[in-house]
Amino acid sequence: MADRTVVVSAPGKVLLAGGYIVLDRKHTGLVFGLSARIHVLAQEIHTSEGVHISEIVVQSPQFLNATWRYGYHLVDDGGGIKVTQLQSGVPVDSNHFVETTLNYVLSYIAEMDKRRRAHGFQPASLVILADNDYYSKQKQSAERPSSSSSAGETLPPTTSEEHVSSNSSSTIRPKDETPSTTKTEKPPRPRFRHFGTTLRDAHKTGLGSSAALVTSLTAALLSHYLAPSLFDLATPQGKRVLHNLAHVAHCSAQGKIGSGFDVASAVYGSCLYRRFSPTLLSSLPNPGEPGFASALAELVNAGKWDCEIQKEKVGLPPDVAIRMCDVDCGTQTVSMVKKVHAWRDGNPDLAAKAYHDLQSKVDDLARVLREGKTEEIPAVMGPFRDLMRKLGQDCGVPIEPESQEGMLNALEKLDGVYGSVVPGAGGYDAAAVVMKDDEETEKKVKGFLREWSAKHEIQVRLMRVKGETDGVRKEDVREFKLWTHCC
Ligand SMILES: Nc1ncnc2c1ncn2[C@@H]1O[C@H](COP(=O)(O)OP(=O)(O)O)[C@@H](O)[C@H]1O
Ligand SMILES: C[C@@](O)(CCOP(=O)(O)OP(=O)(O)O)CC(=O)O
Repeated sequence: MADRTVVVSAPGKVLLAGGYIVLDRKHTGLVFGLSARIHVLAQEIHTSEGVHISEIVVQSPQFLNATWRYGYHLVDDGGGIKVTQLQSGVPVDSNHFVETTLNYVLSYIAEMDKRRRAHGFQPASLVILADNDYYSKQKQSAERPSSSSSAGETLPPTTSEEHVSSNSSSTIRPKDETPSTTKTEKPPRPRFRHFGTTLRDAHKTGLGSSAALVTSLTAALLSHYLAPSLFDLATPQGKRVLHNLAHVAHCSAQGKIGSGFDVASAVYGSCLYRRFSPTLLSSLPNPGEPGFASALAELVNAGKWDCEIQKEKVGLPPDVAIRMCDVDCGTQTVSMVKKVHAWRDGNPDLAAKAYHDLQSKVDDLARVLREGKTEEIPAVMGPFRDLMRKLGQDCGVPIEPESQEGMLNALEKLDGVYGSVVPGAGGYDAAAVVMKDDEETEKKVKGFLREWSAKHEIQVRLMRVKGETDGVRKEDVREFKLWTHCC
C-alpha cells in the first residue's frame, strides 16, 4: 500500500482591522496570515506482527503530558464516528479542540468513503508541531541542544508520561540526533522548541493557535485517510471542503462564537473576509446524534456557504512588514464581545454609525496596503485606532487599554514605523506593527521595546513572525524525518 505519511501546515492570523464589526455579515475584516504555522504530521502506526491496536494517537511533543489516545466507534442511526479518550498510567488532560476535530473529520471521512464503515480506520499517529512564536518563553523551560539540520530539533525533557509510554509502538519522540556541543558553544535555536510546560499552563501569544491547529489537523486527516480522488488539498474543491469542515469543527469546539476569520485565513491566507450566516450551522445535529454524519457531509459538500474570501483585495508594499509584539498578557475575547454586543443592541443608531466609520477605515487600510501607498498608512491607521479606542470607551471594554495606547504612541514615533494597532478584539494580547522591512528598523523597534519593558516593568518583545499571504499547504515530509517512524 502507498505510504500515506503526510505533513500539512496552516498559518496563524492577525486581524489587522475589523474586530467586532466582522461578526456582522454586513461588514468585513482585513486579516493577514502569519509566517508562524502549526504543522501536523499524520502517519500509520506500524505494529509488530500479531499485535492489533485500534487507536488514533495525537501528540504535541513540545508540551508536557501531551499525548492523547483515542478509541473510536461507529454510532447507530447515522450518528457518525465518536472518539473516546483512553487513559492509561498518568492521567492526561483532555484536548477539547483535538477531540472535537476527530469526531467531525472521522465522521465526514466515513461518510465519504463507505468502505470505512466495514473496515474501520487504520491506526494512525498525529504529531502537532507549532512554530515557536505561538507561545511566550517561560523561564523554567528546559531545552537540550540538538541537531540544527531539520524540523524535529529539540528533545522534550523526560517526563513521567514518557516513562509510561516508552514501550508503546505508537508514541514517538524525535530520533536522537543530538550532536556533541562543547560547553562554550551556544546551542542552535531549535525550530520547534520544548515549552517546558503543559499546554494548559502555556502562555499563548494570541496568534490563533486553535484555528491553525484545527485546520492543519483536519487537512492531515483528510489527506491521510482519503484517496486523492476524494480529497486533494491542491485543488479549489479540496480547499473548499477543508474550509467548511474545519469551520464546523472549530465553531463547535469554540461554542459557536466567532466570525470564522481565523479558519478562513488558516485555509486561504490573507484576505478581506465576510463571515457566513450564523444560521448555516444551526440545524446540524451534534456528533453522535441520529443523522449527524449525512447532514455533516451535505453541509460540507454543498451547504449554502455565503462567506466571502477576497484575496485580491489584500496586499503589502514590498518593503513593508507586519510584525507582532508579544505583550505576554491574556485577553478574554468572549466577554469583550458580549459587552460590545450589549452596547450595540442598546444603542443601535450610535453603533451603526461607529461600525460604518470603522468599515471605511478597514477599506482604506486594505487599499493603501494593496496599492503600495506606504506614505498614506499613518493617516489611515491613526484614525482607525482612535475609532477603536472610542468604541471601547463607549462599551466599557479595554479595546485599546491605556498601557497599550502609551506604548503604541511612542512606538509610532520611531523612524520606519508606519502604524500600529491592538489587533482583533484588542485588549492585552499581542500588538501589531506595520513597519519598514529592514534590519535597521527592526533593531530600533527591538531596542525601544527593551527600554519600554524595563521602564514599565512589563515584558514586551518583537516576535520573529511576519504577515504573509500563504494559507494551508503540504510540507515536504523529508524535512520532518526526525518525527516519523520510518525513513
Ligand atoms: N500546539 C498545540 N498542541 C495541541 N493542542 C493545541 C495546540 N495549540 C492549540 N491547541 C488547542 O487549541 C486550544 C487553544 O485554543 P484557544 O484558547 O481558542 O486559543 P487561540 O486563541 O490561540 O486559538 C488548546 O486548549 C488546545 O485544545
Ligand atoms: C472580536 C472578533 O471580531 C475578533 C477577535 O479577534 P482576536 O484575534 O482577538 O481573536 P482571538 O485570538 O480568538 O481572541 C471576534 C471574531 O471575529 O471572531
